Amino acid sequence: MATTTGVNSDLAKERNNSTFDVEELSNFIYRGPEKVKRRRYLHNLATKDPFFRKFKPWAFQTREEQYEICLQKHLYINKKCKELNLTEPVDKFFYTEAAAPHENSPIGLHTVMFIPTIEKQGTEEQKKRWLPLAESLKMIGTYAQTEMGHGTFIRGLETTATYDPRTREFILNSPTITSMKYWPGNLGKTTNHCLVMAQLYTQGKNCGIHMFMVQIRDLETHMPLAGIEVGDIGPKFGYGTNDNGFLRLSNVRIPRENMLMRYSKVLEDGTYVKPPNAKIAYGSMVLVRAAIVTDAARALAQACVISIRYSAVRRQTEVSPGGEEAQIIDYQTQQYRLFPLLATSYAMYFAGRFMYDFYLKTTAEIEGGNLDSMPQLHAISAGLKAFSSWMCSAGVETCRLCCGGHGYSHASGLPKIYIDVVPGCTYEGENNVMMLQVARFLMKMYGKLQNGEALPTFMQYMSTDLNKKSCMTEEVALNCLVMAYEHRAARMIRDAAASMEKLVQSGKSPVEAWNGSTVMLTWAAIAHCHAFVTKLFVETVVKSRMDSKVQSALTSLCKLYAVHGIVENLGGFIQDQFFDSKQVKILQKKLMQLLAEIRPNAVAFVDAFDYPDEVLQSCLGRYDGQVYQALYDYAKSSPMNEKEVLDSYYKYIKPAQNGKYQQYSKL
Ligand SMILES: CCCCCCCC/C=C\CCCCCCCCCCCCC/C=C/C(=O)SCCNC(=O)CCNC(=O)[C@H](O)C(C)(C)COP(=O)(O)OP(=O)(O)OC[C@H]1O[C@@H](n2cnc3c(N)ncnc32)[C@H](O)[C@@H]1OP(=O)(O)O
Ligand SMILES: Cc1cc2nc3c(=O)[nH]c(=O)nc-3n(C[C@H](O)[C@H](O)[C@H](O)COP(=O)(O)OP(=O)(O)OC[C@H]3O[C@@H](n4cnc5c(N)ncnc54)[C@H](O)[C@@H]3O)c2cc1C
Repeated sequence: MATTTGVNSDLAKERNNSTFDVEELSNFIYRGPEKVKRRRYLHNLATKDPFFRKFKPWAFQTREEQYEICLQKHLYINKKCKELNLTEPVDKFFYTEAAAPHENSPIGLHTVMFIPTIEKQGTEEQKKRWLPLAESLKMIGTYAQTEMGHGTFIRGLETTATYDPRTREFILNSPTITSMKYWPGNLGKTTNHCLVMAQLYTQGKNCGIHMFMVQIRDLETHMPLAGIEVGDIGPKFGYGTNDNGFLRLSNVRIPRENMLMRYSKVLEDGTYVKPPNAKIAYGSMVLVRAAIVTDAARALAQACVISIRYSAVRRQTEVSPGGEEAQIIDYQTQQYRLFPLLATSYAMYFAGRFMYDFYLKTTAEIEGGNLDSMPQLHAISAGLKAFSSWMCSAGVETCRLCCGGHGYSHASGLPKIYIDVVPGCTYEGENNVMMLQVARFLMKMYGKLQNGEALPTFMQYMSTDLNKKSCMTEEVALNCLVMAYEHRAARMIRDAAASMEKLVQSGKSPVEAWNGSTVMLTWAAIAHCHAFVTKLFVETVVKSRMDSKVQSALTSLCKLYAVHGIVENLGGFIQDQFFDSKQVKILQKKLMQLLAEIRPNAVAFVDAFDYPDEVLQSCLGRYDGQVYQALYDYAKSSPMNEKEVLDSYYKYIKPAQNGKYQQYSKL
């Protein structure tokens, strides 16, 4: 029988049975005890602040309330960050995730893209002019790139910015319905400025897409300015807190100085000066792609906390007649669905950590004038963004399904996490399109390999001998697992290249050959990302210094990640007999062993993520496991239960019971 106070006894037992100290693992995840302390301090500041607790729960809010409440929270967060002098992005991230969990900010684009774009693409003079205004929220901006007709193919954007040398102004226009900006976050009702991506025309020539600062609303009245039509695009799958917007521009004139001119320029007479690399203007997308990796990992980690704690508490079905009902976490099928996701959440955390460091290092080089690593940064950020958002979105949904009926309720907290993470598959570059960008990079690398040129370290696996067979033995060594992933990726890259070559030889143009091979190219890109993430996980557990018990447990989890990925994608690993059937059996057996090995540590693994209940906002994922009382309280708090008898009873049910349907004929 479940108790209704204190920590649920099953959960308490789980915690006693783990083989390692949870605190040690938290220290490892968050890079040391000091950082764990800091994170807790920031979480506490938010969760203990009565301001954030004064609102009704998100799921009970109307769309308009979602927007308004979230806006209040984020403006307050902004104020508090200033008061508390939280300037580091990591500090702001932790404070915010606890203050407004999975509630997408109505000023988020201002922080995540508008300010960074000014910082990275603006001249010193532009930064001096705009950043103080943006910091004080006098200017609230967004990143307006996507149009109704074009999101992916940005060279195809239709918005025009035509330079008029007589007045030294640009004239902005949305010439067609499809050219209307559509989707930018915060655009509909919140922002008074936006960075508009538009086709630049000067001296009668099209110079490609560039960024322009456009004021769209009056700074006092907030009314749209002349030539501006702007509004909210309406309800979406999620993101109700966010006023994604539309924008139509009709002969809007802005001064020449409003084009972001750090790299490209239009001189007073209209002469165009090219940037050192045209893709440097895509830098803000790269920044957010890099951030999405950590964001996706966080979503899956939280979903795992909820579903694994709940699985330890939930009992269902007598295993033997008349016996005690089993904890659902003891069902092998439940373990098979959840533990690989637990492993994936760790893999993605480490990938996010890597991505963040790599982004900072590479952008510092770019800022210093060395653009050599831009293609690598683009390929890695596009690949990890797509791979992580796919894996984590699908994983969150599986976690939800693993919670049975209660997973379908907002009380579980899982739907909110899902609708927050899943647009990551679409925004900042639709995932299939991003994978094709990775494939393009891989094909270039393949060409280099064929020409005997040097490859960057992370691509050197491509030179592996594809006739070699796996070294896998009963021990299932980590290095053999990494080799398997690299072998599969190398073979798929070669196969995709061969497919294109064959099509070209049959008379197709290179473009036709590319289009005829995009499925194989995507397979290759996914296999490459899978290998990259697996290797990173293995290197993290093998090479990092950590407590020995933590290392042993984490090694099992890492092995599970790798073995499960092979078993689930077996075709790609046995296509060229890399594994023989004996080795496949070894892997399948190992997978079951690993599930059993991880079982005693499952709760400890999720506890180590150290998410307070206030952040999880889940009746099922509570630290104390008192899920049933919490569900009951949640149901009772539903606004539907405020009245015992609803007005609709008198208006509709009662008349229907009496055979009266006149109220419908009035419509
Ligand atoms: C362990 C835990 C640690 C915890 C620590 C926590 C710390 C965390 C701290 C901070 C984290 C913060 C987390 C915050 C979370 C925030 C996440 C959520 C934010 C939500 C907000 C999202 C809002 C959404 C906004 C948007 O969607 S904006 C619009 C985005 N649009 C797109 O992405 C469009 C996609 N399309 C394109 O990018 C391009 O059209 C294209 C597909 C790349 C093609 O471009 P095109 O110019 O046509 O290319 P080509 O001419 O064909 O040339 C190809 C050529 O160019 C190269 N290329 C392309 N892009 C780039 C690039 N970006 N950089 C470099 N090079 C590039 C490409 O490689 C080709 O090169 P080659 O010719 O050489 O082959
Ligand atoms: C919640 C949310 C917030 C957003 N915020 C912003 C924002 O702040 N600012 C902004 O500018 N934009 C924003 N966007 C827009 C977003 O960036 C685009 O939706 C995204 O880039 C995808 O473009 P699209 O919608 O045109 O899709 P499409 O390109 O039309 O994609 C539709 C399908 O076509 C396929 N496809 C397209 N091109 C190719 C190709 N070359 N090869 C193979 N397949 C292809 C795709 O894979 C996809 O399956 C947001 C979107 C969402 C959902």
